[in-house]
Parts: sequence; C-alpha cells; structure tokens
Amino acid sequence: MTHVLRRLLSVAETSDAVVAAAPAVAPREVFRRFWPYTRGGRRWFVPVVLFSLIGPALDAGEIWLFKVVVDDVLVPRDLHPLLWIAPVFLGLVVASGVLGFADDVTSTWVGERFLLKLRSDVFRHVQGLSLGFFERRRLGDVLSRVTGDVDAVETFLLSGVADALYYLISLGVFLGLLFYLQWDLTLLALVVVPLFWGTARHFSRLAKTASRERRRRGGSISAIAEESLSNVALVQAYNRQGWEERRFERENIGRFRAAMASARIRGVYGPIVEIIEVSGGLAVMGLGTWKLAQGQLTLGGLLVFLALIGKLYGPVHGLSGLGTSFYTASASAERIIELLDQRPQVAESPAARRIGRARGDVEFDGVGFRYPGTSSWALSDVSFHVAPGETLALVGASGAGKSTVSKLQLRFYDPDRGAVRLDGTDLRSLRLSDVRENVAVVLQETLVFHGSVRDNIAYGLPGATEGEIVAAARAADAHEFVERLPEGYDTLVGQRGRTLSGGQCQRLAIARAMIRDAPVLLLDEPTTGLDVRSGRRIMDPLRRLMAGRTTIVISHNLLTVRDATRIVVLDHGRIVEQGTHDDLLARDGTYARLHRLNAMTGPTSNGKVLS
Ligand SMILES: Nc1ncnc2c1ncn2[C@@H]1O[C@H](COP(=O)(O)OP(=O)(O)OP(=O)(O)O)[C@@H](O)[C@H]1O
Repeated sequence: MTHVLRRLLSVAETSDAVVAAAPAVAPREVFRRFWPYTRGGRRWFVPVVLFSLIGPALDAGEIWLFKVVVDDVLVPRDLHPLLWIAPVFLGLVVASGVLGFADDVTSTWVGERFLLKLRSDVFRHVQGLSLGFFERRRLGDVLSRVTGDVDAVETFLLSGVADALYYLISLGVFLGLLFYLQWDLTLLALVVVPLFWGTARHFSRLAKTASRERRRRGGSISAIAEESLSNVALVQAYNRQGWEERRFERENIGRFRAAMASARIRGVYGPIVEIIEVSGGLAVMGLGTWKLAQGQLTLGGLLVFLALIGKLYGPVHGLSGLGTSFYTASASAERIIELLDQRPQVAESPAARRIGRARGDVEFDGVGFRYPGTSSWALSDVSFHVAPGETLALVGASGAGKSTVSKLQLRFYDPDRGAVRLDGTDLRSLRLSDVRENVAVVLQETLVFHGSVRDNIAYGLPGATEGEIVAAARAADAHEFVERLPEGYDTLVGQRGRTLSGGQCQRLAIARAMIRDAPVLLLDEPTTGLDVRSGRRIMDPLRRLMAGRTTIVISHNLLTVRDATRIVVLDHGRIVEQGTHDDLLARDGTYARLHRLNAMTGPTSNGKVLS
C-alpha cells in the first residue's frame, strides 16, 4: 500500500531537460525581493483587509438567521418572524454581492498593478544584460520566464497573502461563534485540525517539486519552439523536422509527466482531507444528536453548528492548501530571481563621463580578450589607432577575431587586458549610451525588424523627420526600390526582413546608419550574402556613408578593403601584418597571398576568399 502510494506521488525530476533548474530560494527571501514592487498600491491593502473582515461576518449573519428560521419559524410553525427575517436575509445577500464585487475589483487592481511593474522591470533588466548573457542562454526560456513565471510571483506575494488573511479572519469569526454556541462540541471538532496540517505540509513539499519540474520543462519547450521556428528554413532545408519534433516531444513528455504528478498529488490530497473533514463532522454530529436528545441543544442550534463546522473546515482546508499554491508559485519566483540576479558583464561606472558627439578617434591599446567561460584568447595584444575620418580594414580567416573587435568597440564586452579608447578616453569611463550613440553599425546579419520601412530607417534616429528619412534612403540607394513597394515607406517588412531581398535589407541598414550620423562606423561584412551585382550596388552608398567618418570595416571582400587608410591582418586573435594595401602587397606576406587568391577567384565569388 505504502509502496503504491509512494509511486503515485513520485515526481520524476530529471537532469535531461534542456533548461537547468533555478537555484532554490527561501520563501522569506522571495518576499524580501518582491515586496518593494507593492509600493504605490499598499494603501489599497486597507480595503482588501476590511473586505476580508466583513465577508465572514456577513456569512456568519446568514447562518445565524438560518438558526432563527429553524427555531422560531419551522419548529413552532409560525410565519410571523419571517416578515422581518426575509428582508434582513435579502439585505445580507445583497451586501455580500456588493462586497464580493468590490473585493474582486480592488484585489485584481492591486495584483495587476504589481504585475505591471514587475513585468516591465524584469523586461528592462533583461534588456540591460550584456550580449554575453544572450549568447549563453536560451531565448525561449527567457521569454517563458518574462511572460509566464512573472504571474506566479503575484500569487506568492499578494493573492496568496490576501487569501491567507481571509481564511484566518474567517477562522477567527467562525471559531468565536462556535465556542459561543457549544464550547465542548467545538473542541471535538478541532481534534482533526493537527491532522489537516500534517497532511498539508507533506503534500506542499511534493507539490513544490512537481511545479519546479513543470516550470523548467515549460521553459525548455519555449526554448526549443523558439529555436526551431525561428530557423524554420534551415530545419526544412535539411529535413530536420523529425529531429526537432522528437526534441520537442521529449520536453513535452517531461512536462506532461510533471503535470500528471501534480494532478496525482492534488488528487490524493483532496480525498484524504475530505476523510479527515467528514470524520470530524460525524463525531460532532454524534455528540450533537445526543445533546439534542438531552434537551441541551435546539434543532436550529445543532443545524447552525454543523453549518458553521462546514464553514470552519473551508478556511482550514484553504489555509493548508495555500501552502501547496505557495510552493507552486515559489518555483516560478525562483526562476525570476535567478534572472534578476544576473548582472550585466559590462557595467557603467558611477563616475562615467558624458562625451556628447566624439571626434571619432579610435584606439585599441594592447587589447587581450577571452569570451567568458572560454580558455583561449579571442584577441591578444591587439593595438591599432584610427584617426578621425580614417578607414581601418580588418581582414583575416574565419574565427580570427574580427567580429570580436567590433563587439569590444561597441562595449558589448570589456577587454581583459589593455584598453579600447574613444577620443583618448577608455570606454569603461564613458557613459554606455554615449559610447553607442557615437557608433553606427551595418552588420553581417542584417537587422531588419517587423515594421514599416520608415520605422526601420528611423530606428537609427528616434524622432527623425520625413525629410531626413527620405534623404537617408536616397543616400543609401534605397529610395527607388522603396518607392516601388506597394505602400512605399509604409510597406511592412516581415520579421528579419523576410519580404525583402538581401541587398534591399542591406540598403535599409545603410540608410539607418546614415540617419544616425555617428562619427564612428562599424561595417561587419556588409557585402556578405549578396551576389556580385548587389554587392557592387551597395559599394557606392557605403562609400557615401563612410565619407568623413572613422570606419572600421571587416570584410572578406578585398574591393572594400583596398581604399582603407590602413589594413590590419588578424590571425588567431593576433595582428600579423599592418599597413596600406600597397605596403602589404610589397611585403609579399599573408595579405599579398590573400590578394592573389582573391584576384584568381575573380568577380563571381564576390572576392570572398578569406574564409
Ligand atoms: N560568444 C562567444 N563565446 C565564445 N567564443 C566565441 C564567441 N564568439 C566568438 N567566439 C570565438 O572567438 C573567436 C573569434 O571569433 P570572431 O567572431 O571574432 O571571428 P571572426 O574573425 O569575426 O570570424 P568570421 O569571419 O567567421 O565572422 C573564434 O574562435 C570564436 O569561436
């Protein structure tokens, strides 16, 4: 029997979930962390408490009237008292209804206000985390925390506490009345309470384990759905649907098992509690009937007593069950706390300076950098200087560290050794927003988001005028094709620019960088993925964009590189050559070799020979 019960209540916590479980946090700590979010809504706690006080009193009044009906109307078969009982009873029911409405609206308002703040805060926090966090974490899981787990915190802190309060007050009121009516019967009824508590404690613990597993599996499901659906073209092209489905299925089954474990725990808990409840009720009924026979109790008195006992077990039941929902909610709270405890790897120093618009003097001074959690150096001892208006080209094989340079320039990461400077000041002593305001980027992976063409261009300069947007589009050679789109600048482009060609997306990205008008420009493989004609087509707008700006261009395309003031050749994170195109050709080293290869492959490959 015990063996069966144990199996029934077991929760399979497995280690194969895609997402790891968040560290456990004590309930007191959960309260401490989230209590500040109730600020601004705390004065509304007063009416909520008041409603909790009045509610049980009205309930008790209704029950008392029932006793009067039995003893003064039914037993003597006299209709007269009903003339005053009926309106009072109706009045009580109406008052209960109004109170229920007010209680519902107020507590929802308090709870939703709390959630409003917490959700925005969690989102703000996540947005402020460094790129490193997103490169390590599964986006789907983060999304499921921001959208799903946040709600559970409200249960933990507000609805849970409000319910607990309501139950406690109800207990007080009903117990008071019961003792007043029959103290000995009440004591008998209370004998079962410790049994209630013991059972509830045991089941709460089991429920928490099941909920933790369920939330974790939920996060894994979102992670897999996000990863596979956002790469649906890749999945379908490689016929990997089956594999993705199996991955999804595994997590789905994990969640199903956890949900079933929860259901079993609830299912066993319910009847056990009922058995305890009924035993108490029967014992009271036995003694009560004996007292009725002895004339120590009226029939109305006994009926009211039994009704009150029913009402008493409700809050006891609720209070003990609350432990279960508390623990369920705390499993979600742990996942939010883990998210909130993440610190951005690049933090702004309190003494960070404003610089306004920089001249655009960029310097890497003995920079060494390792990605967090890795042991090899992505960059070591990298030094170069780009004066305002100059162009520096970074070339090198794939994985040489070129994109890492641009990540450090944007201060997505801080170097482990040396310094990156803008206008002679270490980026670490500048305001983060200023550093990024002074840089415009055109990346390898074109960042076009779901919205109109106009919104996509204006993203570079919030509040840009129509004239500025069109001017930027013209300079980026985008105006013409935008005009031809069905709704011109109002045309919606799909997420990641799915409805535009690669070259068109890239020209929008150039327009966006153009409108930003920043002194420093980062071009990371701007012609990658484009065919020869499209690649050539964006060279003119790119040149216009680069004019007068300090530019760091990362490119496999030696056509882009040729005009650079200086070319830096990277290999395994180190600078192996540095100079102008002619210098490097004359030196007949790595660059010259790459150049020869580039010339050999000709225009068909768009000059991409370095990867
Ligand atoms: N987020 C990351 N975490 C750990 N290692 C990384 C990360 N990003 C890049 N690396 C490693 O750092 C090194 C340099 O990468 P980087 O992206 O800068 O190369 P790259 O020259 O831009 O390559 P490509 O031309 O292919 O874009 C590589 O060995 C790469 O594996």
